[in-house]
This record gives sequence, C-alpha cells and structure tokens, in this order.
Amino acid sequence: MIYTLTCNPSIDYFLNVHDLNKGELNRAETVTLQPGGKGVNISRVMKRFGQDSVALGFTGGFTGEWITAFLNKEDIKTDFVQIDYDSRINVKLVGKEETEINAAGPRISNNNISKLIQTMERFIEGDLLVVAGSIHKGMQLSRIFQICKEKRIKLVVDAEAELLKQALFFQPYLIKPNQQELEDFFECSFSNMNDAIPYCRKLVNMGAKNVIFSMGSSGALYANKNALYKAYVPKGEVVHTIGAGDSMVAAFLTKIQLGYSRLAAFRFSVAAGSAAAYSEELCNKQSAFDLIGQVTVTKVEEDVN
Ligand SMILES: Nc1ncnc2c1ncn2[C@@H]1O[C@H](COP(=O)(O)OP(=O)(O)O)[C@@H](O)[C@H]1O
Ligand SMILES: O=P(O)(O)OC[C@H]1O[C@](O)(COP(=O)(O)O)[C@@H](O)[C@@H]1O
Repeated sequence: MIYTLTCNPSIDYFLNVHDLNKGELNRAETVTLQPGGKGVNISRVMKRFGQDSVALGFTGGFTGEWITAFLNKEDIKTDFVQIDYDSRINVKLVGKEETEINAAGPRISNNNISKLIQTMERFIEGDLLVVAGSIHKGMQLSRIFQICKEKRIKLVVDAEAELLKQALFFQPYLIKPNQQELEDFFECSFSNMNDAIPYCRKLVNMGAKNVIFSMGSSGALYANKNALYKAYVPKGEVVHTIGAGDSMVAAFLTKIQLGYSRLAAFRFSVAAGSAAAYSEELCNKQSAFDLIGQVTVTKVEEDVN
C-alpha cells in the first residue's frame, strides 16, 4: 500500500483576481475550494491515475472534516489523527501573477504523533510512505523515518530543506526538491538547471536513491547512482502552478508501481507537472498523457556502473 503523510493539510481557497492591487480592495472573479497539502494532493492525483493510497496526517475542526469528506467522496481512504484545532486554510490568489499565503497550521502534540506512529504499526515491508509538505518548526519526524527503515518501507520525501536533511540519513527512495528547497539545502543559488546538476549528485551521494529536481518552466533533472537525466517541459499556457510538484510526485510513483522504468516514470512526471500547470486544477490522466509526447529527456552523464 502507498500511504501519504500530510502533517499540515489545508483547504486551498483559490481566488481569481486578474489584477491584484496590494493595499486596495480587490474583488475576486471566481472562487474555488480544494483540499490541499502536498500528501493530500499526491493521493488525489494518484487516484486519478488509478493508484490507491491512504491519506494520513493530522486534521481538526470543521476544515478538517471538510477535507476528509472531500477525499472520501473521491473514494480516497483517509486515516487522519484528529486534533483539537482547525486545519488551516491557505489562500491562493491567481491572476496575472500567483500569490500564495500558506498558514502555519496547528502545532501537533507528542501524543498525536504517537497516535500516528500507532497507525504505522500496520505498515508492512514493501509499503511506501510519502512524507510531503510543511511541518511545524521543531517537529521531529525521525522516529517515523526510523520505523520506515526498520520495516523496510520505501520513504519518499517532498518537503523543505530542514526536513530533507533529517530524511537523507534514512536513505529515502525518492526526494523531489524544487529550486527553493535545493538552494536552501545547499545555501546557494541557481540561474539554470545545469547549476543544479552537482547538487543532485551530492544528494544521491548523501543517501537519496532517486532525486527529481524540478525547476518550474525550466524543466527537471532526475538523478540516481548510475546516471543523470534532464527533461524539458512541454509547451502550454500556464493557468497556475499550484499542485504541479505534487502531480509530478504522484505520476512518478504511479508509473513505478506499474513496473515502468525510472526514466519512463520521470518523463511522465514532467508531463504531469506541466499538465497541472496548464489547467485550473491538479492534473488528470488524460491531460498528462496529452503532453507526454512533447517531453524530451536527455542523458547528462554516462552510466558509471
Ligand atoms: N511554468 C511552468 N510551465 C510548464 N511546466 C511547469 C511550470 N511550472 C511547473 N511546471 C511543471 O511542474 C513541475 C514541478 O514544478 P515546480 O514549480 O518546480 O515544483 P513545485 O510545485 O514543487 O514548486 C515542473 O518540473 C514542470 O514539469
Ligand atoms: O505544506 P506547505 O509547504 O505549506 O504547502 C502546502 C501547499 O502546497 C500545495 O500542496 C501545493 O504544492 P505544490 O505547488 O508544491 O505542488 C497546496 O495544496 C498547499 O496549500
């Protein structure tokens, strides 16, 4: 089974404001509510690709109930630990520019972390846990990573630099930093994908089995211990890029579960990320398949094995 862990799920409140004027009254042309948080999005996209998962994490209050009900209506299994505080609402202002305001979300008590750990008792060898999205400052997930190691559960991490650092020690199956996350991790800055190549190699040397580095419209890199590949994005018109990275992770994992090669999975993941960027919503099977033919992947270095 695949489990996704979203420590801080959200309701994403999308407001379409074409010309946003800071400091003035703005009126939204359209509004939409979507369940959000990286693991939640990954579960949703995998479901669209036919891959089941169980969404784990911490939810509370009326917002938490709404998120759970929405997922269950999409036939996605959930097993959230109930907390005493409302799950957060993240504001997404979409128009000429994209502006996001993500709330910090409630602090998770040690008691609630223990409840999550109890849930993990049913994990079995061969399961996969995707840990994705923000966590509270100071929150430690190393016990969770350790259980994955002990039980031989594949660990996937899509999160900020600090959590990535904790995770690398446990040799995650996949990590997917974006530009900001990789720059924060190595305290450097990139102006193009080539700048990121040595850092992707370093992540592999530090323990990551597979690394996907995504750099928005500039494309993506895939690295493992044998090789490094570069992909360029297909053409299209961007609607908004929220959920593009999550669609990418969901697409990669689904293809791997289906037995495709890591290279094929990488190629599909780039198509899925862009399909999300070119639509109002997360990507779906058709929109990703429509773009796959346009995704070019080139090898950056020779196999060393
Ligand atoms: N502006 C864009 N144009 C085309 N594709 C995009 C764009 N932004 C994101 N994508 C696609 O989504 C993937 C993930 O996007 P990125 O912004 O790097 O990740 P994240 O959402 O995690 O910050 C990219 O590799 C690409 O395939
Ligand atoms: O946990 P964080 O880092 O605040 O991110 C949560 C936000 O990220 C999203 O999962 C989108 O993520 P991506 O754009 O990186 O795919 C939103 O649904 C959610 O509001």
